[in-house]
Amino acid sequence: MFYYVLGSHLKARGLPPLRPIYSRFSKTRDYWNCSRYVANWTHISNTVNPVGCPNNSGSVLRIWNQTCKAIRQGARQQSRSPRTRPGLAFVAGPALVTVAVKLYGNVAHCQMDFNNNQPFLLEKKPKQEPEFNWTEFWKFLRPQLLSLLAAIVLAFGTAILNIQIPLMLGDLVNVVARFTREHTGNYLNEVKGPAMKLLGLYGLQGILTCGYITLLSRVGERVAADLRKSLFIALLRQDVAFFDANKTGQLVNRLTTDIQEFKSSFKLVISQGLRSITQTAGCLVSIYLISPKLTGLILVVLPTLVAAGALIGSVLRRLSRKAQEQVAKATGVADEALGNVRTVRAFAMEDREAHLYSLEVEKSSNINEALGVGIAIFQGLSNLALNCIVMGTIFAGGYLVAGEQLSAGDLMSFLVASQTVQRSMANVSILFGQIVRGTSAGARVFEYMTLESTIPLKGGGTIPYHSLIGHVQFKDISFSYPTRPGHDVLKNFNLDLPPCKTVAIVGHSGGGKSTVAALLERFYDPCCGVVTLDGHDIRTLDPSWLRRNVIGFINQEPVLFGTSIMENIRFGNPDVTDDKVYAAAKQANAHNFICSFPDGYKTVVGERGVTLSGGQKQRIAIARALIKNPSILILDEATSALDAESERVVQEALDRATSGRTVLIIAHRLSTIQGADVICVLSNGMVKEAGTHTELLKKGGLYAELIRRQRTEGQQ
Ligand SMILES: Nc1ncnc2c1ncn2[C@@H]1O[C@H](COP(=O)(O)OP(=O)(O)OP(=O)(O)O)[C@@H](O)[C@H]1O
Repeated sequence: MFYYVLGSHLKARGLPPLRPIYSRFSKTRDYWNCSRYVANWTHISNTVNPVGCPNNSGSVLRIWNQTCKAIRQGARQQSRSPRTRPGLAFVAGPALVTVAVKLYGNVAHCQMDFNNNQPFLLEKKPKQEPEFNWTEFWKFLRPQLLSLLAAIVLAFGTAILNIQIPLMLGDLVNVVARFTREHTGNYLNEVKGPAMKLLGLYGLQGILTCGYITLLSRVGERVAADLRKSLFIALLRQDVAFFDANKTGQLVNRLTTDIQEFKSSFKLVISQGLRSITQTAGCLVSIYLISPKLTGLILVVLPTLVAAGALIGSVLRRLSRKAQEQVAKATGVADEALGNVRTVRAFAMEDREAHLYSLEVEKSSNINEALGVGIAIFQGLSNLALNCIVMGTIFAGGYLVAGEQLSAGDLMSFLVASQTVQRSMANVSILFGQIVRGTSAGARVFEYMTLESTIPLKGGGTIPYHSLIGHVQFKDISFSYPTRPGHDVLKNFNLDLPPCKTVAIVGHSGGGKSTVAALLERFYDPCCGVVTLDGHDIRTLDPSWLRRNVIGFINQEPVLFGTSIMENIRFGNPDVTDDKVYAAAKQANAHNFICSFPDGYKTVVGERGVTLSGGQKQRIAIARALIKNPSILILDEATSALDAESERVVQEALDRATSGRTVLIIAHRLSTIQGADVICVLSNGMVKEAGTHTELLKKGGLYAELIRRQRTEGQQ
């Protein structure tokens, strides 16, 4: 097939047909090039990635062009000595490696920029890449050290065998050659000994290959799974300010693509690096001593091998797709948790989310391990098959080389040894690029793992339930967001939330109302001043306890998780019974509409609750907040996104939910807060007015102005 395709290509380019060139090479004993191309093509089939590695297409094109170029040269320079060519390979090899490293380095650099979403061609000063953290890497590698060492020993053994095999082949061919020269004795009996030795060597090589790839795959998968879990936990631990500054997609990318890239590079560097360097050094020594002949027969068997490879490859590709789907599933869980980090934080559910993610990662790790075993078997078998081809060539070639002056054994040894050198050198060049890509991906992974949050998730005091009153005070608070340091949102802000009273904050949009709620939730700490709960600075209290047990938070656009209604309500308190869930749903005016669904509480709400109406989502969010029986309830514009009917139903639920609790209402629509015990008007980051609705109206200040404006807007 190769012969046919190459012939057509030469014809199309107006070059002489292949057969005369080949025969001229043969006549002049200058078919080193031809055998080299055959070896290259054999190498491609040998290194075909069963799951479709893009590098292979590059290799095919490269070797195709090399083949055509060299055949053209061969046609012009038939008289060149075959023994000068390996010398050229010595000179060209390192140069090619250098070029390859540069090219791969550039490719990796472009990819890094792309991952950072930076316009890398226009960017004058690209963002500094983080350094690779070897200490952190060692922490993950240490538990897998035994498997890794075993893999290294097996890979080393494979490399040693690869150096031995050409020499053993030479011995075998010498027996063949002697028989063809002398025609004495029984041919089969004589070749049996060395052939069996060689077969044993091939078998051992196959087993070692299978062994080290399986072990490396296990090490890679386990390190990658541990990295994913740790990075995810590290990300969930970060301050809310960290998520203000980083895009969720980029964070998820570190969990998926970067770890994948790092894992692949790690496996490749260990397996191929060790093997290639050992083989190159060993085979380079012997390659000068021998010369090649008789390789055309390989082409007869090659199509069958390619067909078998394609068959196994398709099975492995299916497995690979499954593995990718599972990785995407795990990414989906991570994406949702990180995208909804405020909700997770408000309910102190970091541990549960980490657990859910761990389960998905475990599944993906198992599929990938199975894929690794499949690839290992594939590579072991293909190695065995290719080596058998070489053996077959020697048997047939024995008859053909009889009578020639050149030792047939040396010829065969050179063929295999040169093939090994080429393969190893090609691998080394690929390897350098892989190291660049792998370490930069690893550096991005470790960067966030070592990042400490300023507000810890857990730790600090708690107030016993029976003595918790729910008295909140904001004292002389000044605050600006970490992402906008110069912009003061609150200045000398003071506010008192008496126990079991409802305090409403009103004011212009962007005045800092939601910021007050964020400070109470301890999403951020104030720059100056202090927030107290029953006289305790909340910075001394356990943030997890505060969010999980004390504060219930309902905002304008409640975010639900893509599971059942039951699980969504239980997010507020995973330990409660079903009856408590029903009671909370009834209190939130949600029970009736939930029961009207065919699946009732088992109804899956879709991603972020997309299958529910705004009012329904809001009532489930109220039930979710109520189920933890919070002492303090924050309602951040909880009804502002609803129509009149939904607002009435939700308001009814809220009125019920707020009784007996300290309530902070952040409101746009002033009609909803007229019954509040205290209304504060926030302007320029300070409380400008405070009092009841009637008192503030009488005063005729900012509040009266807001009411007047809203009435006018309502009439228009
Ligand atoms: N995460 C953030 N990072 C930086 N700045 C922020 C952040 N959140 C809000 N801001 C800014 O802080 C200021 C106050 O925002 P806040 O959301 O507290 O206002 P608000 O009174 O609740 O507004 P609205 O009534 O429109 O919801 C605004 O200028 C806003 O742009």
